[in-house]
Amino acid sequence: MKNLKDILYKVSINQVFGSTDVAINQLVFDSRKVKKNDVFIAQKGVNVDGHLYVDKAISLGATVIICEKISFDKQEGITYIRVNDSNAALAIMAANFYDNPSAKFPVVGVTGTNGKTTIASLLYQLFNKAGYKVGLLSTVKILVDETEYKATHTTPDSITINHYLDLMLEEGVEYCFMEVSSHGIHQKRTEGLTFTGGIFTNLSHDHLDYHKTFSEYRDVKKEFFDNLPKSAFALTNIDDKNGNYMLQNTQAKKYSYALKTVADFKAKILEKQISGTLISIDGIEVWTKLIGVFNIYNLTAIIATAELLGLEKFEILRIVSELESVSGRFQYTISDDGVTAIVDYAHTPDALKNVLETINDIRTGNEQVITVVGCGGDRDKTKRPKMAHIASHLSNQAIFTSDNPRTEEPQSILDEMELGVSPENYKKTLTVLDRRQAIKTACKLAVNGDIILIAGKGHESYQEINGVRSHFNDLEEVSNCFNQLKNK
Ligand SMILES: CC(=O)N[C@H]1[C@@H](OP(=O)(O)OP(=O)(O)OC[C@H]2O[C@@H](n3ccc(=O)[nH]c3=O)[C@H](O)[C@@H]2O)O[C@H](CO)[C@@H](O)[C@@H]1O[C@H](C)C(=O)N[C@@H](C)C(=O)N[C@H](CCC(=O)O)C(=O)O
Ligand SMILES: Nc1ncnc2c1ncn2[C@@H]1O[C@H](COP(=O)(O)OP(=O)(O)OP(=O)(O)O)[C@@H](O)[C@H]1O
Ligand SMILES: N[C@H](CCC[C@H](N)C(=O)O)C(=O)O
Ligand SMILES: [Mg+2]
Repeated sequence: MKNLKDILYKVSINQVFGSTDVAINQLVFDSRKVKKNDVFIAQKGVNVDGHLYVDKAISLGATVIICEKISFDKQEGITYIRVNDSNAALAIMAANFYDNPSAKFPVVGVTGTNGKTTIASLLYQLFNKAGYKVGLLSTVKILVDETEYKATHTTPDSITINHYLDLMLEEGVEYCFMEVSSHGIHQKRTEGLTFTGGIFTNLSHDHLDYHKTFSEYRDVKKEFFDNLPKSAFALTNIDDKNGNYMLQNTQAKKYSYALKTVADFKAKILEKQISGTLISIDGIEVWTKLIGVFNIYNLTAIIATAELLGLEKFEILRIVSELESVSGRFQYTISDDGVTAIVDYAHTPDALKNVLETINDIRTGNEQVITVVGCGGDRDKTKRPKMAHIASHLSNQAIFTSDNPRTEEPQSILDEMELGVSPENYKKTLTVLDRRQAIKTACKLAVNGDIILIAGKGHESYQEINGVRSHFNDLEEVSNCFNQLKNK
């Protein structure tokens, strides 16, 4: 059992009532999960205020309460600690609770609007192929060496992060790559971690429901770099408008990567095909199975990171040519009738534009591009018309459909999307509320040579309607349609 006073190290404390010399069981921020001798951390949430559940937590056995305000009657025998910021306190206590695992092996964080999962997962693959035991914390899954765990967030809460980092150390993992989301930074989920390096991918429109303005969203991302230690490296995409800005106040050692601008790590695209891309990096030609300019940015970041972490250049480039695309990121299948279906997680205007431009770049010209796309409910509404405009403008046919409506009325999301379609593109659009039917419609419309893009859900294996998740996977659906059409 841990002692409370040991895990309070470095926590910014305002007031203490009761003893800090007490044995504690677990740290818990959800009153419903409290057990005997737990520490309950009351967080001001987005929906409710955790401070309302302090008495409930005590009734279930909590003996220590960490809170920002004491707006309730104090109970005998309970230790109350008032802090400035419960989220930050939780993050530091969680790191202390697990004996600061992030300080014991290299942990690299990837942040930016798009490309985090791709970069973190490919770094996992690369270091794995180089013979190391690796850990991954990503949107798609959590990996502790080869053992897989379910991911619920892009960046989990700080207790979960430290729990997995600790498990990684136990299993002899030598490097960990993790995604750092803007929600994660804002809610201080990554505070208290010692990063060996940070990577910035790019910044574009997303999550303006949560962060309200673009500058607030940008500055939250920047905080990650502001907090990196001197010993870390900070690697940025210097071709991105905000690439320099991100590193303005970091103490970490700065490095840049680019395809256009002069940079520490620079790549050039020599040839693009549907099966892959030929690139040149430091005068060495490398073939990669990855497709799209955006993926070459991702790859350049990966090569740079591997070098900064000390891997040998030729070894890195040899492995790069073996890397496989990440689940739900430009994954494709070709039907017996010669129709190509691409499943991609593009769920932001920028990502959708990139994917469609990539498709338009590699197509030969005569085929149709049919895009099936929707926008998530309870998420940034301002991206809806933009994504509809991009899909209709850059495809021959756009089919608007549902993508996790969550608690919203599915049709109203589609109505908001349609507002973005320009009059000249109206005739290229269709609305099919049910995603399964929308994919079927695309398959029926497509003929030999055509390309179907199914965007927004990538690897996801569910559709969430009215809070209920039912099994749904785009790649599975389109493969089924291809088979059904074949058997007709
Ligand atoms: C908007 C958001 O980020 N919400 C996160 C937040 O929840 P919340 O603020 O809504 O919590 P709340 O329901 O208001 O509750 C406040 C506090 O009271 C506690 N509580 C609540 C009820 C109760 O009975 N007892 C109790 O103690 C809760 O445990 C919590 O500590 O804190 C929770 C605990 O850490 C998170 O699970 C939750 O993520 C939700 C599920 C979520 O959907 N988050 C998404 C938006 C997210 O974080 N996404 C990013 C990726 C984005 C990207 O694509 O870049 C991610 O990193 O995954
Ligand atoms: N470097 C990039 N620049 C722009 N778009 C990208 C880039 N990398 C990937 N994409 C596009 O964005 C989609 C999401 O990619 P990925 O899952 O790697 O991003 P992410 O940052 O992890 O997203 P999330 O915020 O959901 O965790 C991909 O399917 C692809 O369409
Ligand atoms: N991490 C992102 C994923 C969005 C994926 C899309 N399919 C949706 O459900 O909106 C989010 O939670 O906003
Ligand atoms: Mg991700």
